[in-house]
Amino acid sequence: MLTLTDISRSYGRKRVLDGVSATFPIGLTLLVGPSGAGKSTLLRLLATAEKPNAGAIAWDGAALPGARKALRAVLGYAPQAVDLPEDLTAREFALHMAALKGLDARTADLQFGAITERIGLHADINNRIATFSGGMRRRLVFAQAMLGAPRLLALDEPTAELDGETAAQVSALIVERAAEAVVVMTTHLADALAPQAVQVLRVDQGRVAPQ
Ligand SMILES: Nc1ncnc2c1ncn2[C@@H]1O[C@H](COP(=O)(O)OP(=O)(O)OP(=O)(O)O)[C@@H](O)[C@H]1O
Repeated sequence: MLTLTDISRSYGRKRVLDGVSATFPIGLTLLVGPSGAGKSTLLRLLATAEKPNAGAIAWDGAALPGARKALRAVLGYAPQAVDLPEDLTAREFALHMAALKGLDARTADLQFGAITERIGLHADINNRIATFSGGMRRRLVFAQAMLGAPRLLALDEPTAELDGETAAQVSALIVERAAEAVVVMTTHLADALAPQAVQVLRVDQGRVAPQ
C-alpha cells in the first residue's frame, strides 16, 4: 500500500498540489480531473521521479526517502512524455529497461514477448523505434512498465492515442495486474474502467478527493 500525507508540490510560485492525502491500496486507482490539474505531477511523485516540497510518502508503511530503493525495486512507470531511443529496436529498448530493473534478459524477453502479443505490438518488436507511431510508442512505454510484474504500477494516460480495441487490450492487462499490485493510472476516459477500480480520485485545484 502507498500512502501520501499532506503532500504539496509547487513549480515556482504555482502550487499544483496543496496538502494532498490519499491511500492507494492493491487494486486499480483512477486519477481524473481537468487538464493541468496535477494528475501527472502526482504520478511523478508516486514514481519517485520528483520529490514533494512538503509532506510524506510511505510504501508498505516505510517512509521515503528511506524506502525509495525498496519502492523503485517493485515499480513500473509509464510516463506520458518520454524521449525514446529512436535508433534502438523496441525489443532492445525493453531489454535495456529490464536490465535497469535487475531483470535477467531471458525472463525479460519472454515477458516482453507475451505482453506485446496481447497488445498488438509483437510483429513490430524488432523494428526501430524511429518507425513507430504515437500509439505504438504509447504501448511500448506501457509494455516496459509491465516488465518484472511490478507491485506498484504508475501509468500516465496509457490508453491515449489508442483505438478502442487496442485500448481494451491494454486495459485488460492493467486490470489483471491490479489483482495483486497497487496500480495508479491517470485517464480522461474513466468511465470504461471505473467499474473495475477500487477508487476513482479527482484531482482539482490542488486537492484530491473521491469522485
Ligand atoms: N516541470 C514543471 N515546471 C513548471 N510547471 C509544471 C511542471 N510540471 C507541471 N507543471 C504545471 O503544473 C500543472 C499541473 O500539470 P500536470 O501535467 O500535472 O497536469 P495534468 O492534470 O496531468 O494535466 P493533463 O491532463 O493535461 O495531462 C500545470 O499547470 C503545469 O503547467
